[in-house]
Amino acid sequence: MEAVEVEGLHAGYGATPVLVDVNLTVPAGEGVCVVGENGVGKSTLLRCVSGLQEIESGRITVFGGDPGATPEFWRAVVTTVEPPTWYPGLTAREHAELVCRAHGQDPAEAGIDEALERFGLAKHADAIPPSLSSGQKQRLVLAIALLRPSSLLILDEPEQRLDREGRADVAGLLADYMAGGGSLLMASHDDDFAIASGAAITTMESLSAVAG
Ligand SMILES: Nc1ncnc2c1ncn2[C@@H]1O[C@H](COP(=O)(O)OP(=O)(O)OP(=O)(O)O)[C@@H](O)[C@H]1O
Repeated sequence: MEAVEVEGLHAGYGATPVLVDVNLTVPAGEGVCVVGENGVGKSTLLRCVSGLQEIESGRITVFGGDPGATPEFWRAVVTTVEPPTWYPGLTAREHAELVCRAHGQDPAEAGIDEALERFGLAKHADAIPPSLSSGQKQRLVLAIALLRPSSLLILDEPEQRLDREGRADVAGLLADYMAGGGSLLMASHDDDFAIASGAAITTMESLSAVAG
């Protein structure tokens, strides 16, 4: 079964079409990185595949089912398309614990401290996320995304705000995720990052009969 199949997708905002006859396949256990200039519709496509935006016509399936509407979907899929929401007064570690608990993991055994260490956040584990820098917040989002069990990551510009070392680390972790059977759909402006992750690069234009 494919992780993601998009056929003849049309979507936009009001009367403005953004996605026009878009077709895309992400095979299970593989990664696709969509590239293209600002405003070409990458985030819109990721929002549609995440079930966060209504489509006008066409068909999207994620592991054979409709995106977004079921607990099964949200158990299988992690998406960072929406900006993160932080719970007031909960520390970085407590956010990780909360996500682990929600997904049936014992926080004591989920490797939270190792994950925070891997993302350079060990010293910030007891800070509340709003007090972190923008790059540290992005590291926390990705650390938590990779900590909980999932089958598909939908990541919008995961390299954003990361320093060079952080980009290399995250690309390596995404490669590991796919080596372990996970699937990846992401948008990026960094071809080197995408190549390092092992995702296949495709332009937005190539997915569509008419883009923009
Ligand atoms: N909430 C919205 N309401 C109206 N128009 C929107 C909305 N979000 C995006 N758009 C428009 O849809 C088009 C595609 O935007 P989208 O964010 O999908 O592009 P993108 O390829 O992800 O861009 P970037 O590389 O800048 O992240 C743009 O022209 C944008 O102005």
